[in-house]
Amino acid sequence: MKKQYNGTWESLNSHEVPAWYHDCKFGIFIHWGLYSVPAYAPITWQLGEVPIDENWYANNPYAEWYFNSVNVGRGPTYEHHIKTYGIDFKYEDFVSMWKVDNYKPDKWAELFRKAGAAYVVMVTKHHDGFCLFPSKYTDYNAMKKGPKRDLVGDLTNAVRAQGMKMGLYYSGILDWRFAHDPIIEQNDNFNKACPTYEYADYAYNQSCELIDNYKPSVFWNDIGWPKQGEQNLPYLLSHYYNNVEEGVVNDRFNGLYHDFRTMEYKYGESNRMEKWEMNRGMGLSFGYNAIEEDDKIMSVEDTISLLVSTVSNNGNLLLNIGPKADGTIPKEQEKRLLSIGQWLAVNGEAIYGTRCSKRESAIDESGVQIHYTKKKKDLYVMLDKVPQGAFEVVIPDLSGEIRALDDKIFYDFEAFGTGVKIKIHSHQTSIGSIAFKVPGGE
Ligand SMILES: C[C@@H]1N[C@H](CN)[C@@H](O)[C@H](O)[C@@H]1O
Repeated sequence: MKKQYNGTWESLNSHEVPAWYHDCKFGIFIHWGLYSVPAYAPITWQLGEVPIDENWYANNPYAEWYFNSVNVGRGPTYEHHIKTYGIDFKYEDFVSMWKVDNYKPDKWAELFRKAGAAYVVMVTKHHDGFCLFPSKYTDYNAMKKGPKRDLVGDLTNAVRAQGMKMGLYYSGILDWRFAHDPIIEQNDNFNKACPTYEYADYAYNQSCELIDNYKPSVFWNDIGWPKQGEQNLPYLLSHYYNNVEEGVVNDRFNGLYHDFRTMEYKYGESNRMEKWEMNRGMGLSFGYNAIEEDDKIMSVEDTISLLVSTVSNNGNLLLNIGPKADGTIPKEQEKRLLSIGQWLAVNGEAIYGTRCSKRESAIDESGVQIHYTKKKKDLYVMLDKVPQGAFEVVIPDLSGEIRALDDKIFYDFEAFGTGVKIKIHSHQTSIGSIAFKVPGGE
């Protein structure tokens, strides 16, 4: 009998994270919207590297923050806007410029599957308030204006046709169509955010539209929920779980409730005792930034390292892509996704469907990082940040056979004290972390 949730926190607190969210490990985040038209931000810092203060907001590396970066009235994006579009050009003027002639949702979904992703989370309404789905509550949407398509519905169908889970992102507390003051410090996201009951109802109603029309496997709310709507949250989340049986939500509802915690770049905390998700762009931005070229975004090796370290500590990696305004996925992003998929095709057994091992990640005296996962009684050992050429590493407190998942790794192993010494003779032709299986080793 399907469990029913009754609009109370008590009922919600009995919700358990479904197995699919523990098993899937790797997802694709998609930030695509009006901000993809100007596609500009300065290349500055990762979130969490510097204080989130006026300097951050005047030099915001998030291209999807274009409206606010201009609205603050100073800084590189403001100057870029004046120079490129002129002082009288309004953000809404990008609507008529947003043509999605190269939007091929089936091709997107095929690429995400080839990348080894098991779920996708698409931005439906970012802070700028423009909706990528038809909404009864505003005409400021992609069905009525600009693209004249249900961009969310088209991708949802394509992703599910490829056998992946489809999640939706909604900017709950921020909507710059309702609150026009520039955000110049972190508390403004809560204090200057949409302070009306009208907006709280709007966010509630649009969230119900997304739940009812698309049944997203992940309801990914961002930053927070309108204060004036907090008392409605138990109803909204109960409505979500009652209509999306294996649905999950993140931890951005004013700290009131979550299925999983989130980290973003260097901001936030995670602990391996609780399910969490790392989300970040390949570069410093989520929205496409035309000046963030190949040499400015993460290498494939670093992305695989992030995946391995995240998964071995009970997390999922939600890696963002920022399509160009016309729907083209930038070549440098596509190349990385395909390489990650090649690594997962060979080493995915150590990732998908695993759980945290009791063994914690460690760094060998030679600097090699050792990460572990387990699957029933089998242990997986993943060596990362390994040197070029031959090297040796000792895995402590281990015995028995150890088998590389990639047959292009040439190695030997031997008992060494209470552990096993692995001697890697050659690994040049493989990319990223080196994964081993230790049958019965957990
Ligand atoms: C996933 C990211 N979340 C932040 C808020 N922490 C947003 O401000 C950012 O634009 C992006 O959507």
